Amino acid sequence: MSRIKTDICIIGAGSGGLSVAAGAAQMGADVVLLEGHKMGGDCLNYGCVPSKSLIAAGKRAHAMAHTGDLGIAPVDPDVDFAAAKDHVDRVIATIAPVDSQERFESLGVKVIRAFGTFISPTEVQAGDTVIEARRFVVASGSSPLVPPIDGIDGVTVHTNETIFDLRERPEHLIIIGGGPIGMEMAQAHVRLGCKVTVIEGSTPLNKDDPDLTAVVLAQLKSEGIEILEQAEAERISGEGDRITVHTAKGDVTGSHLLMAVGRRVNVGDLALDKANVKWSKQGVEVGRDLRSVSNRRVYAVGDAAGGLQFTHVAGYHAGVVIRSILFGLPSKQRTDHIPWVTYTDPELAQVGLTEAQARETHGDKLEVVRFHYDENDRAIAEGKTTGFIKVMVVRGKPVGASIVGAMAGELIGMWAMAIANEMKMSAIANTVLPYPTVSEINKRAAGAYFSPRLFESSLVKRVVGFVQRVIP
Ligand SMILES: Cc1cc2nc3c(=O)[nH]c(=O)nc-3n(C[C@H](O)[C@H](O)[C@H](O)COP(=O)(O)OP(=O)(O)OC[C@H]3O[C@@H](n4cnc5c(N)ncnc54)[C@H](O)[C@@H]3O)c2cc1C
Ligand SMILES: NC(=O)c1ccc[n+]([C@@H]2O[C@H](COP(=O)([O-])OP(=O)(O)OC[C@H]3O[C@@H](n4cnc5c(N)ncnc54)[C@H](O)[C@@H]3O)[C@@H](O)[C@H]2O)c1
Repeated sequence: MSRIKTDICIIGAGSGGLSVAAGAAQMGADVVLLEGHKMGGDCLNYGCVPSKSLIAAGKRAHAMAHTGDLGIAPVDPDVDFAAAKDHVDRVIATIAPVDSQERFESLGVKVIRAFGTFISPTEVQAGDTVIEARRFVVASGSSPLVPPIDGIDGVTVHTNETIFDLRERPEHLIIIGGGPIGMEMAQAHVRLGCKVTVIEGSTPLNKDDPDLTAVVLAQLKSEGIEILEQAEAERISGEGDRITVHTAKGDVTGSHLLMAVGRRVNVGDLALDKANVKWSKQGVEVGRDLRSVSNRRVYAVGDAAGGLQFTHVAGYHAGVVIRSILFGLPSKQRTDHIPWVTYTDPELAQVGLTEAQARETHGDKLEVVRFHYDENDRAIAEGKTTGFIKVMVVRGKPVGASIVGAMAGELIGMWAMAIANEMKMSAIANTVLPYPTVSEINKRAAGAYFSPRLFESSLVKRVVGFVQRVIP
């Protein structure tokens, strides 16, 4: 058994762990990074990157068949499902060097390719090495949750860890779970020529505003995706390529099954009790400073920290803990300014409070302004007029924004900046944006906030009338 003493030991080389390692090592800390599986974690290998690559293939196929009224004849795309998967693999391979062991070693990080477990409050063992560190960062992420549904052991169940390896096109893909994974994968697969049924136990995409998800769901259904709502998967039967999922709303038989019912946080195998670190199924118990409530040497970032499960959140957490560990400065996470995007077509984007949350929090002080894509000149030119933005405003400041439509994920950035920096609606309204761009939707939404104040105000009219009379 060898021993290493270090400043920081990071457990997990996914989005969160890699961001902490890169930042800390480049600022002079001694860093040991443990990874028991693939460098890059879920996002690179089984999550964001492959899903967005497959979505891109589906989007291209859909565009060929749906050329709209632009004067181009639609064609029936000849989809080579295995070749679409080659595209997915190439994208992963192109990005992988950024997350690689070699790159991190070149930054001065000691990378150990083994699973780590705590053996005391100050030590972790990984393979035959014991690492004693001043600070630990648990960045062990999450894994697909596969619930013990009756009959599940009798059939092949795909998760996000296996679905991207499937090279033959599923004839009929059944997806259990209508969250972001389920809906993104449903649309990618239907566009690549599969029949798709989504079985959702409550309401699909239920973390977003229902006014907006209705637009996405209408599009998904129009593309042929069958969505069973309030239909919990109660039993599974079948064998080979005939799998039946039994629900109170009826049975669905298909050729392949994808489980997308949420995540299980990877905390159970870390022996956290030996380090006096409190944890639950949701993750390591941390305060807003992302430090364990029971062992101040231990921090948690990303999915392991038990909050929002996004790559950009893991990256944000890394900044919070680096500030604390490296500089000893007080550092706390916020969650009110975190955006997220579901990459369906149309995209669904959110930052801050939804309308319902804002109404509950701010009551009568809330004003909601809207603007529709079909009034945006660029969207009209592109034939992408489906969608709208809602901005929740309290005392002149945005507290939330919800967007459904083309490039919603790009548009939400401006509102994320405004909320993060407590900017006023006037900051958006005063910004001159290039014409014609879809981003003008943001400015027009801000304009919608000021229009009634300017155009429907008798005071403004009286002032203008007075000025016109007195100034020669
Ligand atoms: C299909 C899918 C699509 C997604 N799409 C998006 C998206 O578009 N945008 C977005 O923001 N988020 C997306 N996410 C979520 C995103 O992937 C996660 O939030 C993100 O990967 C979390 O990063 P992490 O560092 O916390 O954990 P992970 O990326 O899961 O990394 C944890 C790493 O720790 C390792 N590990 C675990 N235990 C140990 C141990 N004991 N010792 C050593 N190593 C260990 C694991 O092997 C893994 O490599 C998606 C997720 C999925 C499943
Ligand atoms: N674009 C993105 O940023 C993106 C994409 C994919 C995933 N993610 C992240 O990954 C997380 C996990 O995604 P997810 O979609 O797996 O989880 P989720 O928790 O968001 O959705 C799972 C859905 O499955 C349903 N469900 C649970 N048990 C069921 C059953 N027995 N039968 C039928 N339905 C059932 C739930 O009601 C829920 O709607 C997300 O919350 C998100 O943080 C992000």
